Amino acid sequence: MSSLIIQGLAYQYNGTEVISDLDLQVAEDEIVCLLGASGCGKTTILKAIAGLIESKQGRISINGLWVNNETHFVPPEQRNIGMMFQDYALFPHLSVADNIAFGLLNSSKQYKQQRVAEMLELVQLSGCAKRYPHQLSGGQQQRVAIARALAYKPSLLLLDEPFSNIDTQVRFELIADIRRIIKAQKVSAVFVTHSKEEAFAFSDSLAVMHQGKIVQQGTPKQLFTYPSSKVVAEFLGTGIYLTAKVLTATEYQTAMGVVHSLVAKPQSSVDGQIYVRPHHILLSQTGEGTAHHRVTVLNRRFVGTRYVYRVAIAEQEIEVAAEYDQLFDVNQLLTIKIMPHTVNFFSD
Ligand SMILES: Nc1ncnc2c1ncn2[C@@H]1O[C@H](COP(=O)(O)OP(=O)(O)OP(=O)(O)O)[C@@H](O)[C@H]1O
Repeated sequence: MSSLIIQGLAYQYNGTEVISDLDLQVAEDEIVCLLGASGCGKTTILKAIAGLIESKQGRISINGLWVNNETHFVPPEQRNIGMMFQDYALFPHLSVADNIAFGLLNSSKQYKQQRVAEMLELVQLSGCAKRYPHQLSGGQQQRVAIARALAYKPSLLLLDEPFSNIDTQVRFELIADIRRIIKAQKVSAVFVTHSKEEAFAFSDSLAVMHQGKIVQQGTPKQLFTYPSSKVVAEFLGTGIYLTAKVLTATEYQTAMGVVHSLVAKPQSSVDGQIYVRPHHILLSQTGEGTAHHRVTVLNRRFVGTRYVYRVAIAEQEIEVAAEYDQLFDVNQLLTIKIMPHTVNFFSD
């Protein structure tokens, strides 16, 4: 059974549609990430799932029960949903233990104590029960927030950019930790971010949003390797477009010669563009190849582990990264090669 089903959801703010005809499914124990640019409607979807807004179009089911459809609207407090937001949202005047116990209002004192101890152990903060939020680091506060959200065993967890206020140094450690905690509790989750790095690290499945719709859903690797549109290809990583003509199911004619695809894909159209990621492009000074493969270095940038070269080829300027130990000069003539890879072709 799916933990969450959204079918044909639409939502307007003051007559302006921000979500339209949106479908989403989250399987049991699955973490799905809604990924998309600022303003595309991610938080609005979380609000609709939580019941903070009521949609008049479409339906939402949580654990097999319709919570928002043509005839039904279940209020937020009856949806059994845990939430975690970017600004921690802990109660400053309550201790860590009392923050975690907050959602257990109707439980016995003994159960509360037992559950708080379990949660503190799970988030590795057993020694901090009596501290107050201001006595914790940002990462520790987020651990308390997840403990509080999970303490009353929610059917579904909603996370809205929970890592954006965390220092980049410790962010990915915290992401791995919170993922482990959620998986240990076997709870399904919807996670919202505009960072693809966070999405890759945290989720089982990605749903890329654009202009109020989900344009593609799949595992991070599926979406990265087989983006169904330019929007998804660009959102998941940098690259360059090359004008291309389809020759066969595995060969594409470009200004840099024939590019070979490792996966055969018959195309319905002949003219279009291929999207090439930097790690599929090789620069060298071998001087091999025809004119198609010669480029001139326009400038060079050091980016820490690599150099990025801006090169000119066939009236196009592109950026290509090269390993640290390969140093080329401005105006140097180089050979460029696009390595065989799974080619993404988009027709005109
Ligand atoms: N209460 C509101 N009244 C009117 N418009 C709103 C309201 N809340 C959000 N919007 C608009 O709806 C659109 C979607 O907003 P939403 O907050 O869902 O986007 P988001 O993808 O979560 O953005 P971000 O990544 O910046 O948080 C935006 O254009 C926003 O300006």
